[in-house]
Amino acid sequence: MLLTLGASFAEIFSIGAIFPFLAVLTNPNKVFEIRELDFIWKFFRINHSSDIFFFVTLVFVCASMLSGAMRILLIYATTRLSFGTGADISYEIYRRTLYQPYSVHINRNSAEVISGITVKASSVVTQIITPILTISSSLIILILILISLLVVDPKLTIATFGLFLLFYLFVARYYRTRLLKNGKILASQLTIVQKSLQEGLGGIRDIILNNSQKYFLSIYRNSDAAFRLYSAENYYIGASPRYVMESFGMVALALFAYTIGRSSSSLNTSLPILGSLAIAGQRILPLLQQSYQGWTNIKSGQENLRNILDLLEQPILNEKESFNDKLISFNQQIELKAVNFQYNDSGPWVLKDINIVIPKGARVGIIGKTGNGKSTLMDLLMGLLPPTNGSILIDGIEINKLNIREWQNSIAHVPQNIYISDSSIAENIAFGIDKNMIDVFKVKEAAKKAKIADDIDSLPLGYDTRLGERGVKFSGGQRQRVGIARALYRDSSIIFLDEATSALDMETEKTIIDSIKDLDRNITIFIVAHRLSTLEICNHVYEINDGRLRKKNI
Ligand SMILES: Nc1ncnc2c1ncn2[C@@H]1O[C@H](COP(=O)(O)OP(=O)(O)OP(=O)(O)O)[C@@H](O)[C@H]1O
Repeated sequence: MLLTLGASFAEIFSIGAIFPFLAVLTNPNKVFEIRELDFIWKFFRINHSSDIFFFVTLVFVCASMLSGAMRILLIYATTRLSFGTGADISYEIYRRTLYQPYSVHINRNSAEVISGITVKASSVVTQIITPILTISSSLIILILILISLLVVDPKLTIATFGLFLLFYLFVARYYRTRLLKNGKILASQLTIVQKSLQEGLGGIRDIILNNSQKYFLSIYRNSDAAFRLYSAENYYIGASPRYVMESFGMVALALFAYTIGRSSSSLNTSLPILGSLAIAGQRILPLLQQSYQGWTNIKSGQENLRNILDLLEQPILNEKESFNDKLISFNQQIELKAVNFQYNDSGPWVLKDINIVIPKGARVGIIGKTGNGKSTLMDLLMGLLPPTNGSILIDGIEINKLNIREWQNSIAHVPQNIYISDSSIAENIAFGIDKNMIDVFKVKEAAKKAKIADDIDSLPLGYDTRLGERGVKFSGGQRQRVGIARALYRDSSIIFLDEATSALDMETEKTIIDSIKDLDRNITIFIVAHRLSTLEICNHVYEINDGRLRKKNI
């Protein structure tokens, strides 16, 4: 704000300096006749008209340079502020997104959030925050210039400025609805562009095999071309009035000069006014244009802003609250009491009336046909999904929003498709831990128990080998064993293996299962498998059939 005011005054000063500058240029001696200015000439010891000329030129040069410097400073400060805010916005969206419960993630497309975090958050900066700052500084400068011009020539100022303003107001009213409509299309197309890229690159193997590049390219082209077309139209609406106004301004100036030329007043008295007006016009027009273009940006970015606000309003549990004191301690048993689950109100019941008690240290096997609810049951036990009705109790205490963090801290999960990041093997085993904080000894121990240590040792870079995006440089079975090593590294007291060994050959599966069997008897293990042989080490085996759980004797 202070900078804006400073820049505004510097601007006025530089415009104000034109008037004496042109007056001295046309009639230097006349300046000495102005009694009020005597003290200046005395202070600087100026006696001759040639000295005055030099003095006024110097003042003019200084004023112009000061004005330029202030504006550079202003633009530096406003861009730093707006882009800094953009960084805060995208971080906050990402933070809130990561803290959303699993049920929120499975019910929406990640493209929505990714486009929000990346492009839309930046658009809010360029389309909303920067324009608001620009409009406010432009308006302050504009008002101050207008005040100083009103002193020079009120009638002419009101007439020309009034015309300029009316023109912009008319254009703004005309384009308002179009800008809003285009803005809505832009926001939705952006999500589709992101989605089509994710889907295309995510399914690249099938795309190559099916030769379906053209299909994915056409989805991309349709949404991307629409996005760019509407962006271009909104940019055109914002930028084009400037050229109409510039032509108008020149015509007005020519008419004014023509009128002066025809009238009896001398050019010497009119030239300073003409010069001041020309320069002021040259400053006023860009300011009006900047304000108008800022307004068009705000209008077309309104839908983006709405999307961003929705993402920023995602509720998150107070982190302090979620890390509450020890509310759950697992020493005896896990109990599922009359648990039922459906993914959504209108969907089928995936789990029906589940009642089981699992003692600590048990090896629990779950089998069942595909699609019968095994993974869903695991997600409920891990607290990723809440039961639709019924409850899950740990030593008699129900899992709820406040104690869930504590429960999940003691869990390790090895899914069917293990997620591998494009970092070193050591980082993948000690997943989510800063590189410098990794306990290398523990990593190697975990790798040994997961029967992957020999494979890693045979690599030239050993534990520093990078695994490529989604672990492409490792086989499915090797990735799975990295996943098991990851679970063991965490020292978890409950391990969930969700078809974790299904990608392995029988022999490797057997060695891994044997090593799992040898794990500490305090560790509780859940194993979901298709093959009964995998569940040999289990002392509790359940079969899930059409959402119902039945104890099975093996
Ligand atoms: N996010 C979801 N939204 C709606 N329905 C779902 C969702 N995830 C799974 N389902 C449905 O819930 C049922 C159980 O799925 P689940 O993945 O638990 O089965 P599963 O026994 O683990 O299968 P598989 O052996 O093939 O992994 C299926 O009918 C499936 O279509």
